[in-house]
Amino acid sequence: MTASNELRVGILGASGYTGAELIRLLAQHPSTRVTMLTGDRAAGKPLGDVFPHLAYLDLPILTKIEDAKVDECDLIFCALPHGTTQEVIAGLPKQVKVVDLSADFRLHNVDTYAEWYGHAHQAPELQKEAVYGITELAREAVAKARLVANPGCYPTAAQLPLVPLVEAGLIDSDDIIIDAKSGVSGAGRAAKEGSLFTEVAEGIHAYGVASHRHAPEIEQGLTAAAGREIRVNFTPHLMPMSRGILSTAYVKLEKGASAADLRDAIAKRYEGEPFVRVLPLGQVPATRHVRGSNHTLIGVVADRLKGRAIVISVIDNLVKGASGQAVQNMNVMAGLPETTALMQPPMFP
Ligand SMILES: NC(=O)C1=CN([C@@H]2O[C@H](COP(=O)(O)OP(=O)(O)OC[C@H]3O[C@@H](n4cnc5c(N)ncnc54)[C@H](OP(=O)(O)O)[C@@H]3O)[C@@H](O)[C@H]2O)C=CC1
Ligand SMILES: CC(=O)N[C@@H](CCC(=O)OP(=O)(O)O)C(=O)O
Repeated sequence: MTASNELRVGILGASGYTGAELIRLLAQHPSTRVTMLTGDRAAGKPLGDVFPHLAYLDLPILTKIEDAKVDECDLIFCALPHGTTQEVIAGLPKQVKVVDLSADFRLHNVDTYAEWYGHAHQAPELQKEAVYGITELAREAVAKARLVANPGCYPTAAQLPLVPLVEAGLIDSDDIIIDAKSGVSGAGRAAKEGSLFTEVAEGIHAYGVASHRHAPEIEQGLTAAAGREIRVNFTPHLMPMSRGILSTAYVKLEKGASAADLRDAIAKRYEGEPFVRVLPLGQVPATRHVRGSNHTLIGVVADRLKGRAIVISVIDNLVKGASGQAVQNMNVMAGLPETTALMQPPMFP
């Protein structure tokens, strides 16, 4: 913090979608000042040239990472593509706190990382100190962390309802099916054939079937909650919408448990949490109920099939699924009120 008690914040990868969303949120933060922004193709430009909706803000010019004044920051958000981040973070000054939005520090086991990401981990020593930060589930560790691995969007949506159920032993942990849908901004702003309007509009398709890298991330969290190895069936789908994730988990109830017990266990786990709300039994949430906000909405429905339940959760992939949770983690790391700059209500319709 500076003498004026402002947290000096830098953003690596500010010219991407999560970077823009960080700046939108930080614009309302009374205790931070953005002092450093980087881009790659956009280096040398004012951010307003890349994102006209942010042009009214007084912000530093985008630079290349090698020219970034990293030692003038108290905390850095790293919003770079996964695979590019480990060496960059390893090279940052040790006194700077880091929230990494990429997948580079999320998997505790570096062999699992290598298996799913196709290359050896470039900073295995640093991996040991990284804290996996679903804030509601790791608040104390996040508060003490220097490096927080901000969770993926699908893993946030899936784990928030499932961790309390696995912890409480209310569902059969060997029979979890997660069917999830995402808006296209989840793929980032860089041009890709699969993100073209003509490839996405007026249709829906599954991708990464039986092979998506978020499966091991979800399994890591559920395994820790269960205290034994958990495997899940996880299938993501791309939706013709810009933002939002809807995750539907099909679960088998343990003997004696009801859908109402599941609903109550999740509600109890998140009692008093400002960003997680559980709907009355039988009500279902929609992505439009959380759009633009840091909220998670969870609904539980008793299945028509005896002994089964359906658990639906929604988040905005760019907010609770990325930049909102990153700011929430920053607030906790800096000892600031956790909800600062994050209380904007969802945009509806
Ligand atoms: N989008 C989402 O919903 C979520 C994303 N994430 C993760 O957050 C990170 C950022 O995602 P997102 O903002 O969507 O991605 P974008 O593709 O929109 O942005 C990537 C940013 O990184 C910069 N960049 C790209 N390549 C390099 C490079 N080789 N060296 C330096 N800078 C580079 C880009 O600069 P420029 O554009 O100027 O070339 C841009 O600023 C990713 O790791 C992503 O997986 C996590 C959760 C959700
Ligand atoms: C729609 C879409 O493409 N989504 C991305 C996930 C975005 C995200 O949360 O994740 P990472 O930080 O792990 O990249 C994907 O499926 O790879």
